[in-house]
Amino acid sequence: MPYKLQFQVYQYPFYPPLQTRYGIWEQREGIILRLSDETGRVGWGEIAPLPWFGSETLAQAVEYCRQSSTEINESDFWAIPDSLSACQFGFHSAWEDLQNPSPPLTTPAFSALLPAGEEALSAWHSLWQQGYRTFKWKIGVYSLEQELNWVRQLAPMLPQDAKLRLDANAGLTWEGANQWLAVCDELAIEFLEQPLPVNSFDALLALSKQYQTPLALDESVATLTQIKYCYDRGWRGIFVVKPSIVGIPQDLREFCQQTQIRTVFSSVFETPVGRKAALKLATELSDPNYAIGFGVNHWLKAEVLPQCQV
Ligand SMILES: O=C(O)CCC(=O)c1ccccc1C(=O)O
Ligand SMILES: [Mg+2]
Repeated sequence: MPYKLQFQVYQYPFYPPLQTRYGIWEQREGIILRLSDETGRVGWGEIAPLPWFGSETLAQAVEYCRQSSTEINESDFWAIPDSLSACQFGFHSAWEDLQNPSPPLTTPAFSALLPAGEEALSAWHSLWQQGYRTFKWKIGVYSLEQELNWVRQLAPMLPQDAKLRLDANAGLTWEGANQWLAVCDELAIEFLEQPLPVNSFDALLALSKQYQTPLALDESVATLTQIKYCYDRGWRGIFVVKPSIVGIPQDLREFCQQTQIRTVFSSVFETPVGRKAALKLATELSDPNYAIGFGVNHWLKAEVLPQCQV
């Protein structure tokens, strides 16, 4: 039975703009998909590319949607190339939603994304009051000296049962990573995400064996193809999974079940459409010992989110 495809490109601003090692990110752009079948069932999906992480660009995703026929079949969902991993996720999640639209029952706890730099020293407090117990702070944004100084203030001021994880977004040198990890061990940091660039796999593996603080790969494992590559080369630390760019959800389920990898699921600032699909997968597959990185809604204003009406 064929499905009817409709899609709409969206964009919305962050409030405030988001600062990471890659610079300032002002707005999110993506595509909302709507599938329907002849019996009247409807499924929603979202393509939320993250090109600097290695997914396709928005333009490539739009091109793929445009050249798709408005009548598509199940076999088309499986034929989306691995180079379009955000499209794979968007189409498959729309198709899964059409077949079974129920939301996840109980989602794991969320980690709240703090602002980079000194602002984190005050920003955690209202997030704590909102109920967050795990916080993530971006590093590699300011100088090493400044950031080490701030983290030595931040970690001890958090309540006893709070956890703090750090994300370097591939921005440290070998020496910098060693300096950071020595401090992470001292401060009992929950884990350090992607200290070194994607092309430094051997160095990342070596680092992961030298310190108590666990390491998580993120940029290195943006897609399922990359997850498999790093697993085959011996990575047994944490894999950050960003469902929206990982590829086909069913393939990820099968890989996780076969290998029992340790995963921490993470948002890419999807709209509620992509978020629902990502949370469903996170509820099924994320390691229960770690909060998932979906505490990001304080960076968005509900009023500007796109309405799901294609
Ligand atoms: O995972 C989280 O805790 C929050 C989301 C996050 O940090 C993120 C969001 C968009 C793009 C990249 C990243 C990242 O983990 O590097
Ligand atoms: Mg990260």
